[in-house]
Amino acid sequence: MIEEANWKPIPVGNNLFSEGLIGIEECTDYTFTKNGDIKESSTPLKRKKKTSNNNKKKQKIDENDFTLATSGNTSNFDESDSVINQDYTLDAWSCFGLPDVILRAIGELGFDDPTPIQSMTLPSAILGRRDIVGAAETGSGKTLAFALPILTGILKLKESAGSEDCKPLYALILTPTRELAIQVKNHIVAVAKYTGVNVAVVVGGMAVVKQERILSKEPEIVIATPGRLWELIQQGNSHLSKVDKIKYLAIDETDRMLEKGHFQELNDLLEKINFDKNISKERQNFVFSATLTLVHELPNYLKSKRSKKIGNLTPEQKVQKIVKALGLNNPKVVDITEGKGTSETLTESKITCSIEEKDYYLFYFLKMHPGRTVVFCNSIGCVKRLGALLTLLNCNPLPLHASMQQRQRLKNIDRFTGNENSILIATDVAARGLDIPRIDHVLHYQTPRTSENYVHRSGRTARASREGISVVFIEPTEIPRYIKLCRTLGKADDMPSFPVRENVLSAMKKRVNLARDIDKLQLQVKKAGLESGWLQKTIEEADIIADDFNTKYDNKEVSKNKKLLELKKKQLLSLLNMPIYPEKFNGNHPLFSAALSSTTDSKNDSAITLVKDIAPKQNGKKKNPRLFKPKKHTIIK
Ligand SMILES: Nc1ncnc2c1ncn2[C@@H]1O[C@H](COP(=O)(O)OP(=O)(O)OP(=O)(O)O)[C@@H](O)[C@H]1O
Repeated sequence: MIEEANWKPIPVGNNLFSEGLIGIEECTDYTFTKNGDIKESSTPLKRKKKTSNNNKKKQKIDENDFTLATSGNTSNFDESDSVINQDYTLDAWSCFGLPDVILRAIGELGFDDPTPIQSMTLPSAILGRRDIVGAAETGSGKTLAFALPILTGILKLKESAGSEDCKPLYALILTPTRELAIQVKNHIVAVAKYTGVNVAVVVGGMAVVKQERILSKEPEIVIATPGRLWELIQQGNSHLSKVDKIKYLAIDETDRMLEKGHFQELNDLLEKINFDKNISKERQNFVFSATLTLVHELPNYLKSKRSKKIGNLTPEQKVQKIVKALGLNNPKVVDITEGKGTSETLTESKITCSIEEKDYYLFYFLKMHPGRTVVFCNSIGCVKRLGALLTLLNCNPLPLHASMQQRQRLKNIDRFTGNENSILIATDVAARGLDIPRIDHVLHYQTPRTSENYVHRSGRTARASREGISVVFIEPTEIPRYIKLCRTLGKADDMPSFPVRENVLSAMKKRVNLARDIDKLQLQVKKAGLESGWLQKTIEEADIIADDFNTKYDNKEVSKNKKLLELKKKQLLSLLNMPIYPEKFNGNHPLFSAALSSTTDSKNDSAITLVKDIAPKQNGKKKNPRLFKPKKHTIIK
């Protein structure tokens, strides 16, 4: 809620004054009550309407997610349904100039107050019509910070345009991943419910014909990934050919999109939409990310050269580079990340171990701390290996990576969202923007390659003021990367070590080792089967007699492996069916009696509180990450 504001007049053409306009002022500076607290009101507050069914409705993720979403029609909007009559307390939103049809949807979503990034950008964006560069922590509501001004602007434009035969493409929203594009669409559709504005998604992995059909309905807002969008533009899609006349452009996760060599199509696209300077000057632009202003320290060897040309890029310089690259016009820059980008409600921790031990610690964490968990890996190969291992260990992991079919990717996200004890094993394709409610844990099975990835991965939990925990697994070769990320994020102290019970861990080891053996044997048997099948086929096709075929491929070795495989599978199954009691367990320890039973009601109470309990003790012997020389992982005896 804005407490004080400075207003500056904006020059407008004389012809507007003749139409009765007194003047327009831009809100240039303002203070707001922290966390958007509402000030005492003289009128009693109305009962707050709880989150609507709409919000609770299970999101259907299938082909329909790609289809054109037509929100309700404004003309059907009955004034008797107005915001006031709906009993919502939306006082905190009232100063932004949002139309009633949008306020009504915000009320139904249960968003009583704007988030800080929304409070700080909406006045300049809606009332001042300024370009916005916004950096705020993960899960802080950046999507609505650009979606609301875009929707408000489109409603005004539609009002003045009247009915035209050919509907304009008003806004383009670009995201780095398909899942994020679909999610942004769902988010916008929810707030555009009563506006009559049409929203469509254009992403790879979907039939081009189908996308052309959607675009033939001329949606006012298109949300897209750059690759597929550019492909359709080049094919001459008539609705997308209007892209150089859009009135609004939002680039979500901008720092990622502008990374060198990441999206060549984005450069081509920007060239096209900035081609006519007069038109592009009229466009309002939105640039958002949690890591927009995150800068990296130079390595020591470069610093020591004392070259004037080489210096640390400041956050301001980084923003300037983005502003220049995108051709923004005197943007309002709002950065509330304090140089880190992670949420205040995030608890951070680490596990240091050898590379071989990572699987033990991972299985330990998943078993001891049930909850909705994302395990991030640095490669598709790692996701596949962990997927196979955890499947053998009955953890039912759901993989997510770029070489999966789009339909399967969405299905796995849907399953993950629908089960509060599910495990998603993902590459960084899931790191940015995904807003899955109530993710309890983020595990970095491999230390992320960049600090940005750490921030975004960790940001899948602890969203919208909820608590969450992120644990980085570090093996010796990953230590330099860990130190760099601590430095970049300005961490004065080393992260606390995640507390682990050694006797439980050794019980886990047996199961993991057995599962690893089975995985290896399965691969051998499968490989032998494939080779034998291939040879058999070749022999048959060539119509030749191969005497030693059977001796080579159906030999004792293969059948021995098959028998061993069956035996080990049985062993593992019986081990997994047994409760994991620590060695010398007397059954009295409260943690074990709760966490080791097959029920999951001790959920999450442990992971966050365990670290919070132990962090002050570890901080007593503060270790600066720069000097950090981790030994074996800290173990609780
Ligand atoms: N004013 C609000 N009040 C309550 N919840 C909100 C509000 N605005 C947005 N949200 C919810 O907060 C969650 C996070 O929002 P959003 O996905 O926009 O975050 P973000 O800042 O873009 O995160 P990221 O950087 O990870 O992409 C969403 O579930 C959204 O519905």
